[in-house]
Amino acid sequence: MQVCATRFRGRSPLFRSFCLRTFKTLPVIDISALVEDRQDPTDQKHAANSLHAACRDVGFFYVVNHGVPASVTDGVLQEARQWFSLPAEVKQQIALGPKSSYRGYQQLGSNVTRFDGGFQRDHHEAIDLYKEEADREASPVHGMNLWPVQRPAFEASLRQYVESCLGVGQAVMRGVALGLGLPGNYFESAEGGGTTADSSYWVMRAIHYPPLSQAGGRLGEAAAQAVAGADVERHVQLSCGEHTDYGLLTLVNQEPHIPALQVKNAAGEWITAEPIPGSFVCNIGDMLKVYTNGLYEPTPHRVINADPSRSRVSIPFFYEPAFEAQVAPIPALLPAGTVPRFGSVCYGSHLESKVLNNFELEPQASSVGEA
Ligand SMILES: O=C(O)CCC(=O)C(=O)O
Ligand SMILES: [Fe+2]
Repeated sequence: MQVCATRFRGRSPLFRSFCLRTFKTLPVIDISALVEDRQDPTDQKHAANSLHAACRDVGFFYVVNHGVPASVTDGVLQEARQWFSLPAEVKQQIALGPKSSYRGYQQLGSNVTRFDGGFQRDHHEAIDLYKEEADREASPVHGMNLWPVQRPAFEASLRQYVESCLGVGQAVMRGVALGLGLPGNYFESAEGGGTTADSSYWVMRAIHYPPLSQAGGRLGEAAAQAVAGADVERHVQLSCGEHTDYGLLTLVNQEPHIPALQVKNAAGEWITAEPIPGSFVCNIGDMLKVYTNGLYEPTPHRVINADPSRSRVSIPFFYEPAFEAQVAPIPALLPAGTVPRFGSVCYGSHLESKVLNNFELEPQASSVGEA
């Protein structure tokens, strides 16, 4: 601790952030003390301090001892794998589009990653689901989900998974609040945005990543360099292109057999988030950047399934603020006299602007498009 304090004395926050964000591994954090709010405050503070360091210095971390049984996390991945093996015309019965409020199934290549001057189609297929709220004013994303009813067991396991993830999200956010020196229920209070397991406008994606390799099982040259950890041109097709997430907190449940998720450090090196059985890989999104006035930064990440013989399934769950939450820098975190770097953002408007940009749903003419 002393070493760090000396090393950064008199240096700018930017210098500090650069030095610390050259991580080579992702921290693993035991959150058992946060899962039950009645746990020992010393243990809670320990977990909270680890979360604070991870959010500030990495933006990514694993959580373990989160209380969700393996039968739930493994079961939903197995069900997803079964569903994605159904014939295309069956999967299209729940096709996503403007009429379905961007909820439902998107076939391979419909999801895109945009960059200056164009976009690239991501090499995955997915089902997108959101919190369902019947009595809402119109919005492009409000509506009811297209659940994968063709396999009732999948729908049931997804619904159970949502309930479990809402609990984990709430526990982690309790730790994030404590780690910032705020009351544990800060983000649940009206002042902190009112994000509870009931009000969170959660988002969930069940994603199937077929092998990225071309005919003969070989990856393109640039994609192969990316697998080895290189930064590549944005037009190179990946399983999911480089991006950051939009909300508070993402929890990724990934299959154990393929290391595919990569996280970028401040030196431009890509660090693989190796699957750790029994863990969620967590990362922070834009809303925590605003709340902390930039102290926490969402970290860029991407996915590459380089295995020529096997596909990969993951189910990211996004624990988000309430749709109407107005998110702004938290006054108690601003040193006296500091001007906030960000104004107030409506989470729902931010989400809509991102979702409406995520798809190119018409048939594919070529793999690289013009924006
Ligand atoms: O599949 C993964 O491991 C991560 C997916 C992801 O980053 C996302 O959906 O935002
Ligand atoms: Fe992501």
